[in-house]
Amino acid sequence: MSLPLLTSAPGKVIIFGEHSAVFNEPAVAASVSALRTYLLVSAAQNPEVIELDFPDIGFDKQWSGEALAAISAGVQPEAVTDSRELNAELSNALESLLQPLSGSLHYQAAYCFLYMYFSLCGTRTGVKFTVKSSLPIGAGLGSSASLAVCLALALGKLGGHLKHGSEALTKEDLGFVNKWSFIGEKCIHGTPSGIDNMVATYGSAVLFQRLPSGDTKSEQILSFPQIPMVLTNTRIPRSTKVLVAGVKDLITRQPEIMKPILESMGVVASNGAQILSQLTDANYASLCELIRVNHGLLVALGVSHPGLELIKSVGDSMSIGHTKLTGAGGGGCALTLLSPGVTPEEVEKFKHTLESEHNYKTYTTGLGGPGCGYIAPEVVQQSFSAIEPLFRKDSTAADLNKVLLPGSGSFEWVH
Ligand SMILES: Nc1ncnc2c1ncn2[C@@H]1O[C@H](COP(=O)(O)OP(=O)(O)OP(=O)(O)O)[C@@H](O)[C@H]1O
Ligand SMILES: C[C@@](O)(CCO)CC(=O)[O-]
Ligand SMILES: [Mg+2]
Repeated sequence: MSLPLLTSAPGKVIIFGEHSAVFNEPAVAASVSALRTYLLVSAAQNPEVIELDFPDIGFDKQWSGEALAAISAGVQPEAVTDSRELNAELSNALESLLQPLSGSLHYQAAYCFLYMYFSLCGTRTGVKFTVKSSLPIGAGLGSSASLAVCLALALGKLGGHLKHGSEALTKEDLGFVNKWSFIGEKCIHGTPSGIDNMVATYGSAVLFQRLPSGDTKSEQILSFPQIPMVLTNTRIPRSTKVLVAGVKDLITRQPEIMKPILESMGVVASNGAQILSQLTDANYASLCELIRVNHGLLVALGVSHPGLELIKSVGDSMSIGHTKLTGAGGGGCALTLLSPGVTPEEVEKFKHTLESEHNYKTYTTGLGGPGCGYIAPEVVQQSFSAIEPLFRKDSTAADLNKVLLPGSGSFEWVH
């Protein structure tokens, strides 16, 4: 596969069922059309290394061909072809490269990259991977899954597992990306349900369920409505891995209490999906009620945060709508479903209060829209001098979207 390559995938909003999704309950999520991750794969200046340049998290790292070869010498090639569970042999072998990064955001990103790189491309050198995202990182909007999906698509092409040309992605291609991005998510947070990478792969909106067998069941919600909402980022950092582990621990300590809560969350998600597929003025109040109940159940799981409760409290006291944390919680983002009849001025006042008094950031983005995609290699080649500066540290989300956003940017994306 010749370079350069450019891939992209969206973030997501979980409407119902975060955390309970990990325990095989149904959940509903939609992609966020204007918040995406972009991956540029280009020739490295030094042909003897692979290089990661992840300016969003201040991470720039090179590994030599010898370091890669030493890892692969200890791992059986067939060990990495099982793409449902992480292979302990490969994970252990990678530890020598990852250990210096332990305890930082860099560790998770590097683990995800290296695991997928060894599995799909072996020890090839001379390649540089640069990632920029218009999503907030580690804030509940699926930044990790969108990164894993960008990598799965690019590495699938680079390693010769997916076609090299500029044909539309087939059902099989998307299945490959979904499967390998799930593995990438495993590196980042241990026991993902798979909902985030599924939405980042396929886009649109889904009713998703992980089954006890490890398979997943999903149904696209084709007529997903543009529900009026405000998305707010508290900017409080948190880690999905830590939060998911905390919930597991709570369930182990209090199974009789927590299991019914998870089941209840599953019913909220199934009923919510039904309402969303036929949303009317008449059933909108029920949707709002389910949002409120889902948040309450997440509070019981211990994954809210005073900073998230503040959004709910401001929204409730202004009678703006119904607020629920979204994603793993513990900080990060909440969504507020607006009440009928709320005026644009009232919404502005709500956003202004959160931004100016609490230094939060609010987002406006449509829901649904395309999943992963790539720009035809010859187009990336021709426009490389215009594209490459967008991947530098100082380029903003607005710069990225202006040029690269599928549908409205300067390039045609293949999906
Ligand atoms: N643009 C990026 N550049 C580099 N690393 C990234 C990027 N986006 C995500 N990551 C990796 O993903 C990690 C964040 O993943 P995490 O699952 O904790 O949060 P999230 O995916 O944003 O939220 P949630 O899982 O709740 O939706 C970061 O620590 C980093 O390792
Ligand atoms: C917390 C969680 O349910 C959603 C994170 O966006 C984890 C997962 O489903 O993988
Ligand atoms: Mg994540």
